[in-house]
Amino acid sequence: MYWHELTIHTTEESQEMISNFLHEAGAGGVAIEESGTLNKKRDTSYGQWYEHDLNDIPEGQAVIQGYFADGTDLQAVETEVKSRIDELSSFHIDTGDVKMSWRRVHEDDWANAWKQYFKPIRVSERLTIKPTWEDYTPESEIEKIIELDPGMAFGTGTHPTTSLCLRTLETVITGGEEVIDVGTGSGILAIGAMKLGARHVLAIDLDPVAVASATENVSLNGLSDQVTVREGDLLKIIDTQNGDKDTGLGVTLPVPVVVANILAEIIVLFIEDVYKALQPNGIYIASGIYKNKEDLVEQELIKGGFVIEAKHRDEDWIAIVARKV
Ligand SMILES: C[S@@+](CC[C@H](N)C(=O)[O-])C[C@H]1O[C@@H](n2cnc3c(N)ncnc32)[C@H](O)[C@@H]1O
Repeated sequence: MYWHELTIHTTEESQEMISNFLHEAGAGGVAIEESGTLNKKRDTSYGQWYEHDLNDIPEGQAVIQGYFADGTDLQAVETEVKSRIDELSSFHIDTGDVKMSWRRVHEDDWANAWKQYFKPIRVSERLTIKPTWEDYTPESEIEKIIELDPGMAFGTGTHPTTSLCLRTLETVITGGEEVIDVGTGSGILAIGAMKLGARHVLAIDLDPVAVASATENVSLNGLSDQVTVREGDLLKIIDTQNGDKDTGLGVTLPVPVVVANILAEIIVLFIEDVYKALQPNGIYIASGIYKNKEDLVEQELIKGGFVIEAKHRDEDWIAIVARKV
């Protein structure tokens, strides 16, 4: 079987959004080639893999490939993706000098090819992400395994924002917390929070593909009773307006922890709702923040009634730990 590969050259900043557009345009798979800073040394201390040499891709740039089945209206896909990329500028997202090109490829070239690169990743001392098709034996008693088949949803842990967020969760979860994970993707953060000792996680995503993937991964980890996955836009599926109450979705408001690994432009849209959903002194982990949006998110969080407790970085991405006061 043949597929059509759409390659898009863009910026590191807009890679997540554009890969979402490809999914939404019907791609049967999306690959993001690693981007970063020229000559930067990468952390391989936990055996992380990197498919491409950073020096192949200019600083701040990314290459995204979407795969479309034979018979797809390629012109319609290209027009839709182009117009959505153009819209990003209204969010002040720099997409750079976008270049698009098509190539016809044999299925074997890509369908499972990426799996050979997705190996167990030791994110931290306590968390390891293990692809379901790989064998892996934990190296220590405290090491917890996140079983994952990301399929088409975002969140393999190879993206810096995901591993950064997992490491940040590790500094926040002490045991017994109820957590809301906004933009759950593959469900990786929800599963990570549970492995770290949370009591229950409500995992929300706008994208039905993500909801299906998260549901499957939650089940693979035997956590279907402890993680509730729901399709929804930000926090709109819960009523944050009134005080204490059972949401009927496994968590009771207000909760002690909310985590969101979404782009900065989206993070700032629902700070008020997160504030209402959190207990006094509750923690909001806001991640997915590219370095040039750090000040914006920080100021909006402070304006929204939070104090900044900590900031964690990985490559050019930042996770902010904010406490409700
Ligand atoms: C960068 S991915 C993060 C996935 C995963 N949590 C991780 O850390 O790897 C962002 C996710 O947010 C979801 N998303 C984007 N906008 C959203 C919204 N308004 N409401 C809920 N989810 C949203 C996307 O569908 C995507 O799955």
